Amino acid sequence: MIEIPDDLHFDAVPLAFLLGTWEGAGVGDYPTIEAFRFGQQVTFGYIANKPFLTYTSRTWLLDDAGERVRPLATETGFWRSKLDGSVDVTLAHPTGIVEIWLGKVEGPRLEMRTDVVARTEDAKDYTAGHRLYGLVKGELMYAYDMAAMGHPLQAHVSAQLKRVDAELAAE
Ligand code: HEM
Repeated sequence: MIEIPDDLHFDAVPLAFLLGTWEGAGVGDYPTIEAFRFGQQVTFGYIANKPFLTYTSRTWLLDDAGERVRPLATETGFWRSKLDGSVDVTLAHPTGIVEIWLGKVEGPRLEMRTDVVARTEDAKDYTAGHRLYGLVKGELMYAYDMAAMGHPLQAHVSAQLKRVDAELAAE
């Protein structure tokens, strides 16, 4: 486990297990597309004494050798918690989608669902999401289910990430 930084706002403490930069790989699928493998880099940061974490994720399509072929999805936003474990997250996607997520963090496990999804005129037909994050033996695992393209909530991507930085300092 990481040490909780002294200048991390107390409201953000339940999310502290996410802090840092993580890298790894995952798999993706959906009824309307071909299955794929991707690489991912995720960074959770914080600003001294502010009650939220900053968040950015970048992904790349991987070939069979595990080499990056081209960028895939990226997303960015803010993660907020309260000491009772309630969580809300705002996320923006370059595909014309913004979301508000509501959930609960219990120890190193976080489950959340979309409360609100808004889309631009040309965004894909995406209506809801569910995400589960968990720290298992020091690795960050997550699974993301989505309802999209007329299909009910089901698996889209999941990944397993290792922490790659040692230093945790306010941005
Ligand atoms: C690790 C994160 C993600 C990766 C690597 C990923 C990758 C992909 C890939 C490769 C496709 C198929 C080809 C394409 O349209 O580019 C796809 C389709 C799609 N993804 Fe994702 N995605 C991710 C996260 C998301 C998120 C967060 C959303 C919603 C906010 C989303 C919504 C969709 C939709 C709606 C489709 C379209 C399916 C279709 O056109 O039939 N994806 N994704």
